[in-house]
Amino acid sequence: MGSVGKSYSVNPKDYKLLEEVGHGASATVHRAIYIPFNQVVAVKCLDLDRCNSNLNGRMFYNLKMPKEKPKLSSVGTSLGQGTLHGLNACLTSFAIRLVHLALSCPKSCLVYLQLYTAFILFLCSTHFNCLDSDNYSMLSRIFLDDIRREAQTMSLIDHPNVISAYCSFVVDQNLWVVMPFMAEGSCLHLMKIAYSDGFEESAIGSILKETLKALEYLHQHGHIHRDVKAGNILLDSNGMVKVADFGVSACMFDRGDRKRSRNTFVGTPCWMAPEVLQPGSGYDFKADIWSFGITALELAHGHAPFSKYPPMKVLLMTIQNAPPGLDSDRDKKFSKSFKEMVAMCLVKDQTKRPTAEKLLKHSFFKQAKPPELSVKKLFADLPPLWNRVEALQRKDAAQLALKKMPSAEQEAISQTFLHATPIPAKCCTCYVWTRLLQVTALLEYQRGVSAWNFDIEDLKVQASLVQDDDEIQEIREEYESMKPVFNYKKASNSRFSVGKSISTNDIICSEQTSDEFSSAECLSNKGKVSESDLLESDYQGKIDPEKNGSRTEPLPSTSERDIVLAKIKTSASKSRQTQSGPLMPSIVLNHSVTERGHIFERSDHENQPLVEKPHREVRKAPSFSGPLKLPNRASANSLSAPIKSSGGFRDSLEDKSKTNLVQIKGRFSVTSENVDLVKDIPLCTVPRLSSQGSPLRKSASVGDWIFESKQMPIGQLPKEMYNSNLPASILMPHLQNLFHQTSIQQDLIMNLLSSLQPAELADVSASQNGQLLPLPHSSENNGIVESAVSEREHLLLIKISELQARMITLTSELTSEKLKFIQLQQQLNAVSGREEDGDRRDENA
Ligand SMILES: Nc1ncnc2c1ncn2[C@@H]1O[C@H](COP(=O)(O)OP(=O)(O)OP(=O)(O)O)[C@@H](O)[C@H]1O
Repeated sequence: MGSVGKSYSVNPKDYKLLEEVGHGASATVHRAIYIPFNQVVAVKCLDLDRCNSNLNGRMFYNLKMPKEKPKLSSVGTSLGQGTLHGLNACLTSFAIRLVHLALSCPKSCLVYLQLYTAFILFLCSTHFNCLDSDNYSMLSRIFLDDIRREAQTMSLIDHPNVISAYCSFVVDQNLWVVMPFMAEGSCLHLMKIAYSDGFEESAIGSILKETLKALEYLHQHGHIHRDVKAGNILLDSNGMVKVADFGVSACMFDRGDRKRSRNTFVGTPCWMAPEVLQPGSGYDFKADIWSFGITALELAHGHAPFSKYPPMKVLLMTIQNAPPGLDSDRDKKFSKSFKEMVAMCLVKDQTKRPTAEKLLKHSFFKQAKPPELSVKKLFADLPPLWNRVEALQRKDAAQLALKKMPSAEQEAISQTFLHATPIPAKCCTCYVWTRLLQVTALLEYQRGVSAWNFDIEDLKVQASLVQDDDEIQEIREEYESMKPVFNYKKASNSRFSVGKSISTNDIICSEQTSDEFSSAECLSNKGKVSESDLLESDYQGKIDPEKNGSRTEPLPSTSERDIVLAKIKTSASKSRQTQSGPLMPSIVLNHSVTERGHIFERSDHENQPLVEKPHREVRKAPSFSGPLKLPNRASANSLSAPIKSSGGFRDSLEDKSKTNLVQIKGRFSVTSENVDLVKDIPLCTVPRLSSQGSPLRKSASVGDWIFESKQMPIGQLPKEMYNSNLPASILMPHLQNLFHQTSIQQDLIMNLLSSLQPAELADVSASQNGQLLPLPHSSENNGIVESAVSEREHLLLIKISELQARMITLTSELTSEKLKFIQLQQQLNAVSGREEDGDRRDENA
């Protein structure tokens, strides 16, 4: 390991960690000084504990979910989270030791891993009898496989366009990978900061050529990168290009067979080749060529094709649609040879795609300039990388705070999940589904909640929109087409069935995505300044209740809705024509264009220094590596989400069909309470609550209910509540209140679930959100009626399953709140006991 002639120490004390310069799904990257050489390096810190515990507990748990009847162990132990966490702890320490060993002798890594796997299998077979062969093979892959692969690959690499590791070692629970510092960060970063519409062709040509050289090298050495994208192409201050992130790379020599094809489902949705998405077909190096083509489009437009769609849809579109490409009309500024090169990469038949070696001979690359000429100028006027990162973090923090999300989900979203996070190498179909559900749920969250729309009126208009037939049809088609693609098994009665996963989260097709988000909000080319403060003030202007008038403004008239609906249709149809082109502004963005204008205008006038105190607390929230926890609040924003309004909960169940209970219509799930809440919360209080671990931080699934309580509106929380070292006497009443509310909510959900019959649900849904298909009334159409009814039933079952899933989450949260409550009560008792003792002593004295 190490660069030529130098050897790097594995003593963490020899490294001085400086600013954070990036973070991904599994790691945080810091600029650092290697003290013995006084050299700037990058240190990637992977939290093994976090990765592993995320994988273990959740994967086991999730893996068992699709099974109709999980078998229990012979000793009667269910595969509960508690048991698993115990197991996790044991496995984690064992794993860390193994990684340690493996790193000191990378070539023997495989042997250690096999040992480790054997240990896990032994452990599982002794403790549980509920693992079938699928899960066994899954288990053998889960543990630290990604990390091992990444460290191993990086340490063996030696090519100027591929980032290599100087060394890596374990520090506490972290794996530190020391590597060259790439002073300009990733291409994605750069686009987010200053080139939201993409780079010019000469820069693209140089970047792509260097990237292709890296791929050629990797492929020749038997590796598929599997996650080629702008976020993984790093730039140095002299324009040097290096491909990074081998977290999901695969070795084609695994079994000594060079020709072996892969079947694992790996990548980041927008960049994944069709053959990777289709089980059984097998794929090889050519999958990277597809991703490379997508990356070319990403660099050209500032975002990947299909990036405005939810992941499920992206996967489907990749499989079903014609490949994206550069359009001869729309992309006039690009040369014919560039368009041709992209078209060669984006051929669905992998056998017809060129190899990296052949592609390098294409005229587009022959005429590419050296990167020091074309790439270097891209960042000539930009501030240092860490200041840019800080600015982006502040922007993320402000956006996320506005949308009042739990911190873990904020973190996930701030990473622009769809565009930044690969799906790890797991092969089990149920895993894929679970993962897709999670990915989709997160995106749903992004689209529904963190969308760039602060206009209350817009939200209300959207909330009142009834989904049109086209969309319903689209959803149905999507739903139907997923079945064959992923070998879908109809299991409508199983609570966590695959089918439910789909429609639970993918049912909304929002026009608004993170890409729009980032492109709309990223710093202007001219200004290159931090925007978060402007954003804040802009937002505050909008959320001021006085400025916004009454809290419960009436919804727009039907004619207004029609106009908006028409706009949506136009926008949607346009966007369908421009799959790889610049994002079409959604209806929301159309509405908000004035506001955006203000922001950009102001950013020109009010250039602010980038060096400000970083909002580290936001990014310090745990991120998701490996499978994600099912984001509860995400589902709260899906069409089928139950219940958002505290008013609705407080009302009798008979009122459940009224709009104050659920108002989830059109593309967003918005209630009038939701809107009011936004007005009520002073912006400055939100990040403090969500990021500093306040005892009253929103729970994942209870979310807004806590704050909606009239007894304790957030704006009126006592100041001390923000302090994490609260005395129990202050905390207790609030905690009791929280506990009380949670119990009530749980009871209400239970009641609601038991009292709702499918027929009632159908009526409610039909009258409220228009999600279900209208039934034909003609007696001649009995067949159609029947099939429509069964579809309605199916959709309703899906909704019910989601309610049940949320109830489970609520229950577990309630349990943990109860535990906390009990602990605090004990503390309080102890304190008051001590006080009494003291009093008695005083009296005696
Ligand atoms: N050597 C480096 N020099 C400078 N910045 C870097 C370096 N390595 C990584 N980064 C920055 O850190 C970010 C995250 O790094 P990386 O992609 O390796 O993490 P990850 O957790 O594996 O990400 P992903 O979510 O794509 O899996 C990169 O997008 C890049 O901006």
